[in-house]
Amino acid sequence: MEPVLKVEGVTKVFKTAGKPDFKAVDKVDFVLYPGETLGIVGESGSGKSTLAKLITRLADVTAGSLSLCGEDITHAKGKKLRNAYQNIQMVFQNPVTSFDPRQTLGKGIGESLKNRGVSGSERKQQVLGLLKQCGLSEEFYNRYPHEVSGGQCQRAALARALAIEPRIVICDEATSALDVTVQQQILELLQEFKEKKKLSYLFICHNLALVQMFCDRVLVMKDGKIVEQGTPKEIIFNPQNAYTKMLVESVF
Ligand SMILES: Nc1ncnc2c1ncn2[C@@H]1O[C@H](COP(=O)(O)OP(=O)(O)OP(=O)(O)O)[C@@H](O)[C@H]1O
Repeated sequence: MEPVLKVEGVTKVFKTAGKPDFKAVDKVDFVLYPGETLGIVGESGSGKSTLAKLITRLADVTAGSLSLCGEDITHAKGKKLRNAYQNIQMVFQNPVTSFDPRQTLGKGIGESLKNRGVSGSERKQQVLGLLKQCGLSEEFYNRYPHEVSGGQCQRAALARALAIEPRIVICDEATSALDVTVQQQILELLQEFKEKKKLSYLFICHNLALVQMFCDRVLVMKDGKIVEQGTPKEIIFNPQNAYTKMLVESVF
């Protein structure tokens, strides 16, 4: 099976005046297959979010290459980059701040459809359909981000991510700010979409218990490097690397 995402030797060095260069991501290699959920775990500062930013091209790699659906996007710009963005979407930890506070959820979710030239009435119908799929009634269309709960806002963020029918959704601590029951509901929704829409997920998460429940495979990151990878069962019950062992012991 062809991977939807191929990350090869990806490295990011931050240069700050007056300070030594800092390697936040160091020669990372992995592939993501269609319909797969790949967890990325590691302590704070291990480079998980930087890696996500490189993959979504919010930051440029210092070295290495990125291939999305068979196409090299390492240095993609302009139209090629916009096309790549149609295959990949992100859902962040804090859904409220990920929406423009001056825009209704309906407008925010419809933004990418508007950019694709979908007309006003058609766009509204599609957004209402997306809200429904994410368990939100029509009334949420006209609500502002500060007028809904964190869980409802995360459902809306998911609707926005799904609007352009991506192949990959990167969830960066997407359920971390939610309480346990709401977290469970969002995970169930993600699982439902994974099956229905054949999505692949990169699931960046601190919580190994969630990773165990939700992921097919896990990468463990430390100091910008992948130190171990395997199924959640392998990582949790038979960790090989000393750092992974410590990570597991600190949770279970
Ligand atoms: N723009 C930047 N300039 C300099 N250093 C940066 C920059 N962005 C991130 N870093 C550093 O790179 C390292 C990795 O950060 P990153 O946010 O990727 O970690 P993380 O694993 O996602 O952490 P967390 O789980 O806390 O979100 C950190 O030491 C961070 O301070």
